[in-house]
Amino acid sequence: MGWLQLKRKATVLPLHTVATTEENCHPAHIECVVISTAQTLQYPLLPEDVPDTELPYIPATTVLDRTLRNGRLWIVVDDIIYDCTDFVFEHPGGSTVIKSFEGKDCTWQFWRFHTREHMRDYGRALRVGRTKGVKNPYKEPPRYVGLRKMGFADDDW
Ligand code: HEM
Repeated sequence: MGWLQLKRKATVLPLHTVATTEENCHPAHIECVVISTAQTLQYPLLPEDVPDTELPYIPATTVLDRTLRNGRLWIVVDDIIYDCTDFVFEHPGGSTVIKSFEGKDCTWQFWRFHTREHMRDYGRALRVGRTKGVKNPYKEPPRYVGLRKMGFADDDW
């Protein structure tokens, strides 16, 4: 699993404030959120009862661009953007793995290590928006195929 050995040094700024301006908003996306200058972020970032489908749409170009997202550490799972800027320091799986997916999709990797309950209890409060077209840098390896099904396990072990 090449992505687990990733040694790329992430340049994550430990920003606790954001300075988003109207210019950062893509005019094609009317739902684009504007956060007022130097606002301290509080978790949950958006009310947890807002369904994923009603989260503000943030274009992939914003997710990919570090400046447009104000240096925030965003990752994408199932087309939902999670702000891990602060959470990364508390992540039980360590900070390196999250930093290595900054501005990227990591859906299949995420679901290899977490359950829906993990997402509900820890991830939901980190949601900042929904997006489309953010790429996962690694192709998902084929999943385990039962040996029995393939006819390689004739004996009864
Ligand atoms: C929304 C972002 C994330 C949240 C809320 C989150 C949450 C968690 C939680 C709650 C645990 C502890 C699980 C347990 O106690 O059983 C955990 C462990 C872990 N996470 Fe994450 N995680 C996030 C992102 C990621 C990403 C992007 C990766 C890698 C692709 C990752 C890899 C891991 C690993 C390797 C562990 C340790 C698993 C183990 O010890 O068995 N996490 N995470």
